Amino acid sequence: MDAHDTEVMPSTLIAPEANGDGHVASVHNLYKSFGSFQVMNGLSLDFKPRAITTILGPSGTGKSVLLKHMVGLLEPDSGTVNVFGQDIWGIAERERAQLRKRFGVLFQDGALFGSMNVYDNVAFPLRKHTDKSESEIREIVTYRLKEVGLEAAEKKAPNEISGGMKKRAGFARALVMNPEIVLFDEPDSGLDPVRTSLLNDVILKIHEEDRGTYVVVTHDIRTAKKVSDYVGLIWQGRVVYYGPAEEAFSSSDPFVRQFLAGDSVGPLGMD
Ligand SMILES: Nc1ncnc2c1ncn2[C@@H]1O[C@H](COP(=O)(O)OP(=O)(O)OP(=O)(O)O)[C@@H](O)[C@H]1O
Repeated sequence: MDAHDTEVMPSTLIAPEANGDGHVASVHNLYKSFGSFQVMNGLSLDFKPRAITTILGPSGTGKSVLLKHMVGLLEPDSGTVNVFGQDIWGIAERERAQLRKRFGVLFQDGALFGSMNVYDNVAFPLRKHTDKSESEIREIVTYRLKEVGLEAAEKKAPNEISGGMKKRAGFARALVMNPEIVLFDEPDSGLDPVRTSLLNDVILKIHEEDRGTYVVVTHDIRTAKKVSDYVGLIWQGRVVYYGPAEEAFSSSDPFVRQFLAGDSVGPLGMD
């Protein structure tokens, strides 16, 4: 068990070790291709500690691929990924695995195990990665389920709960290891506007308590407007705009204006 595992509640969140430049996570000049298809094309971005950064961009532009690089699931062809002051591809896989435990990831569909009920899904990382007792695990899981409003659903199977509940269960599971960085891959996909808004409220409330570094990939402008401290716009594997949210939403930058307006005319093409 590492030091991180010994700390549980948000009030005891460990201060993230920043990179030398004060950022807890940054990617620099990232290039990645799959076969002849160049997905990352010199992408650089610094993520502000304890802030919510939203990554916007057209479909297929490399947003999920960026998240996978950050958590060390994809290795760049060139460029660097720094988290917690370490170049994650300059260390051994064993050390990378340790770093991964300091991330929480909410996948698009919640990625719940169909054979386990909600409680066991949320308890899974604690049982796998820590030597906590079942009573300690119950305390943490109950706390997190309550936080996302699912305490009454703990015995339900994933196929017995709604899409919004699955996302919230996935969020609770992403939080149980008390992560310093939480990555959200389209938390709002497949949700109606009201459920999207409710999920965003939960994200904001928990961020307010935990003060983790959150990175949210979304297509939904309302989500971006509601939760972002900073906004990055990605196109063709590069950052074409980055700035504080209040500036982004009033920006005259042609990429941002086109994306926010959903306009077919502008610098963002179909490719
Ligand atoms: N493991 C892989 N092998 C081959 N191609 C891949 C792989 N992962 C991603 N790609 C391709 O890289 C491109 C970018 O994918 P990515 O999932 O990052 O897009 P995205 O911006 O998240 O899109 P969306 O908003 O539609 O989810 C896509 O064309 C995708 O097909």
